[in-house]
Amino acid sequence: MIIELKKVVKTFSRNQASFTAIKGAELTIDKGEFVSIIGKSGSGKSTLLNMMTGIDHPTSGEVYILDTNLGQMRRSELSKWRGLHIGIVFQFFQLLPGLTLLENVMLPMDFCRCYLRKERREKAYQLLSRVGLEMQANQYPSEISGGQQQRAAIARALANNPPIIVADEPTGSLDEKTAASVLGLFKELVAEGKTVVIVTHDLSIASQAGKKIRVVDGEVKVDNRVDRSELHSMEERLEPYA
Ligand SMILES: Nc1ncnc2c1ncn2[C@@H]1O[C@H](COP(=O)(O)OP(=O)(O)OP(=O)(O)O)[C@@H](O)[C@H]1O
Repeated sequence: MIIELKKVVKTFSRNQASFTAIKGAELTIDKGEFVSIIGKSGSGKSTLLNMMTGIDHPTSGEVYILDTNLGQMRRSELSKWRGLHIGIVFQFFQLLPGLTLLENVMLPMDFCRCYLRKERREKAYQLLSRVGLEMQANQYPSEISGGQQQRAAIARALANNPPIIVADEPTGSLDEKTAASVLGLFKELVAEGKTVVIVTHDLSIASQAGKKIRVVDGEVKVDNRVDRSELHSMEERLEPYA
């Protein structure tokens, strides 16, 4: 098991009232699993992801990643630990506009200092070429398409070779064809043994995950009952992009 949540509760204060966004989540994810998280807007998906990455702490309960209890780490320790163990991909890529793609991919390596300085550039090139962007390495994010930016963001998430990749709506701002190619990249990573967790509104993407998690009003349920018929028609739709 690579990720474990035990009785995780997250409560926010709102206008002097409290609101429980995650209600006692119990969850285990194994190494090499491809996991999707679905749920309506406001159901608690991003909050759950933030608990799973240590970006935010639960109000109560425990989160273990690779046998490390995140609640026992100091914030400063945690951000370095996260940089080494979890690669994060966002809907709107969040590449730094003033840096080239190569420099963007080098950033997490610079932050964690896990490779020698001279190795970082070479590794960043390798990662960009892995996602098909070697020719764009010296371009700026504004000079390339959304799909290319997301590929660069995935290369950046892979910079420190983390065992876990977490993505919040990674295809939400991409067209269907580009989304399918980004999904293909995630599948390759799973085939290589990485654990990939994706929050998505897209049922066709969710249905392809080995473990499907549904969040309903803060209740977290493992839900592998995507109908076969539903799945079949989705596969048909995706076939042209396979
Ligand atoms: N920092 C916060 N303070 C107060 N309430 C919050 C905070 N963060 C999230 N919430 C509330 O918790 C609930 C869950 O939010 P969350 O962003 O996790 O939902 P979501 O399922 O990711 O939604 P979406 O699909 O729209 O991104 C929402 O009602 C939201 O308003």
